[in-house]
Amino acid sequence: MTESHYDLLVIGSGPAGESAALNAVKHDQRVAIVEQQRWVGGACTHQGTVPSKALRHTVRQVMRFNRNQIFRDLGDPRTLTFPRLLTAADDVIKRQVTMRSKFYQRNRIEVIIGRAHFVDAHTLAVSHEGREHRLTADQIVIATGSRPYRPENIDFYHPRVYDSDTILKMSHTPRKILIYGAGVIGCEYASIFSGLGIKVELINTRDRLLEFLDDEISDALSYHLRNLGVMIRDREEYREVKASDRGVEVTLESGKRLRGDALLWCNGRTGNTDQLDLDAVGLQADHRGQLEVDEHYETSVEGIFAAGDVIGWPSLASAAYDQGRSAAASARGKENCRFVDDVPTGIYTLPEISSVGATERELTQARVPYEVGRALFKDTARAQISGETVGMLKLLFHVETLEILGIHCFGAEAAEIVHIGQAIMKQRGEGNSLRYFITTTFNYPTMAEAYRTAALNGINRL
Ligand SMILES: Cc1cc2nc3c(=O)[nH]c(=O)nc-3n(C[C@H](O)[C@H](O)[C@H](O)COP(=O)(O)OP(=O)(O)OC[C@H]3O[C@@H](n4cnc5c(N)ncnc54)[C@H](O)[C@@H]3O)c2cc1C
Ligand SMILES: NC(=O)c1ccc[n+]([C@@H]2O[C@H](COP(=O)([O-])OP(=O)(O)OC[C@H]3O[C@@H](n4cnc5c(N)ncnc54)[C@H](O)[C@@H]3O)[C@@H](O)[C@H]2O)c1
Repeated sequence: MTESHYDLLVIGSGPAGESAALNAVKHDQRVAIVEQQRWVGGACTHQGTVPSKALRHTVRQVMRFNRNQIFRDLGDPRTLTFPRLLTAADDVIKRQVTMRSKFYQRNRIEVIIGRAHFVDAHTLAVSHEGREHRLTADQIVIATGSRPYRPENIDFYHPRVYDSDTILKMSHTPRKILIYGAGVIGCEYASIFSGLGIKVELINTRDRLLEFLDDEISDALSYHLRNLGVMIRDREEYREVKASDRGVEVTLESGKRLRGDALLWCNGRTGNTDQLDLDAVGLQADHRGQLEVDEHYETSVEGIFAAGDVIGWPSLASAAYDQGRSAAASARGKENCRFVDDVPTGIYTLPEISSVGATERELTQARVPYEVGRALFKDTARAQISGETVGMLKLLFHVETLEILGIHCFGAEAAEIVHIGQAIMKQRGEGNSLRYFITTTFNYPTMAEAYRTAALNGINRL
């Protein structure tokens, strides 16, 4: 049995693992990353963020084509099959893998393919194709990510029952799809399928869609999904899922029976910790397979850190990159760590949604005196030119200090637009002020105009 020693070993090559490994190597540490899949990139590249965003982008292009009279004059409206759509994601995934593999190569980070489990707090056993070898390290970062949660009473091996991993292998185009779970994944896929012209029933276990959003934005999402033809069923729980050659039937606790050609299960994720032999180091995951860490991303075992989906909230690639970097930095000295707790929301539904800071509900509950400034995309020159007129930017600000407290946006490129305001919100003291948008000249026509309009709209209310 061979054995090699490293300063830092990282388990998992998703965003959290990649950034941990790169951070450590840039500080002259000897680093290896262990990945159980054949290719690096994690669920982020292969099953999560990247493929779903590539699918959505293509659907959006087809919708734009079909909407635009000039293109329509060139030919009939276009339709896409789901398998054809999937090829759009393949290209991006390949590029991502090539680029990420080069990061490791150039930085001399050893990529070890195999499944890692703990032997002790400084030793990992890695198994691959029936062989096992051991690696030792001063410190270890667990960045093993998450996978779809699968309740035991649903047959995920049935060819009509999918989760967000297996949907990427669906080889037919259903006429109607049932989506169970209206979290971020459910809402994003509801947009993709309805954009393709497929009938969608979206079963939501909660009172409204994406309850963590500002109410006005959540209402807008419900309205626009319904406008795309999505049937949203709020406050429903499943009792039974039956799949047969002819279709899938979901019986709800309310007694309703919903039928479709396929079911996409999108209700929750489980941390990938069950294969790690955590007992060997005295660690325990919670009932969702997640690990607890302190504000330095260290677990209860000294020298073992964790980052990304495996530690739970916010379970975003955006945060995972920063958490991984912070975990590796902490391993060299706690003072190097930045705890990631101010994460914007970027949701790639149709329309796109993005926000940062407090919602109206939160500010009201906290009795903060705030006012609202709004700008509708349809009133901006840029949106009129691009034809992307659905959307709104809403600024929440303190009535006395004019400090920006929350930014909520939906519509084309919302996830980009929100960053302009986020940069101002991050300024300290008087730097964070609504006045910035009134006293600064922006390019025209751009969506930054929406900030000026919203700021003036808000200030005029005072
Ligand atoms: C459909 C979908 C869409 C999403 N869209 C977005 C989005 O738009 N924006 C956003 O910010 N986030 C999005 N996310 C979330 C994002 O994908 C995750 O937050 C991110 O992938 C987490 O990164 P990670 O590094 O923690 O883990 P992962 O990307 O899950 O990578 C973990 C890696 O560890 C490996 N591994 C696990 N166990 C072992 C082991 N024992 N030995 C060796 N290797 C192991 C796995 O094979 C995997 O490659 C989406 C997720 C899904 C499912
Ligand atoms: N654009 C984006 O930012 C984006 C896109 C897609 C997914 N994501 C991330 O992916 C994650 C998963 O989203 P989702 O839509 O599947 O679900 P979700 O996180 O909204 O959860 C859905 C429901 O499942 C329950 N649940 C979650 N994990 C469970 C478990 N292991 N066991 C039992 N119940 C569980 C939750 O309590 C919740 O009621 C989110 O945390 C989200 O941040 C982000």
